[in-house]
Amino acid sequence: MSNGPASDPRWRPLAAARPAMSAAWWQWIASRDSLTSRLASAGGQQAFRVRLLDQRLGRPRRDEALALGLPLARHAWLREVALCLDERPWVVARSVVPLEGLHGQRLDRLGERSLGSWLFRQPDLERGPLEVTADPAPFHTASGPWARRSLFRHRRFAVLVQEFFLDGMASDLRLPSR
Ligand SMILES: C=C(O[C@@H]1C=C(C(=O)O)C=C[C@H]1O)C(=O)O
Repeated sequence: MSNGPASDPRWRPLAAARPAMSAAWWQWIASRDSLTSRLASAGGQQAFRVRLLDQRLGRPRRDEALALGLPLARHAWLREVALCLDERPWVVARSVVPLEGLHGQRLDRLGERSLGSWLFRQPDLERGPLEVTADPAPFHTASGPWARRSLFRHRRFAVLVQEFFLDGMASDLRLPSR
């Protein structure tokens, strides 16, 4: 028998995590602009790439459904990517989109283009508060110090974006362990 699904991360408001967070990590975790462009510039000469890990319709985890106000069995559009610098994963991200707001948006065609670069082009984009966890990504084996999530809205379109920052990024950028 397998171990079953990994347990849901325990999310806390950003401010609650601040005392345990170094100033260097705070710069990354508390930023509200596009992570895609921050990573690309932090990587300098290294090539930034979105590696598509999985994209499908499926059931969100319980913590995701609660954050989106979705009934627990309701399917949503799920997308998992690794944000890589020179093929090294720095962040793994999972996005959950309720189907109600999806029509008209051809997100299945995004492929390895960043969801963030599309999102941040929307003039009426709203971003909810950031929440943070030190728990591991339930959908990936790589470990890291921190993860965050927030809800983006653009008209009827909503997406819960969860970003798990990995140890590889910490060592490449010589960031503190937490
Ligand atoms: C929300 C952003 O988009 C990033 C790109 C993603 C993707 O392509 O699936 C997913 C999450 C984010 O890390 C961002 O750049 O800030």
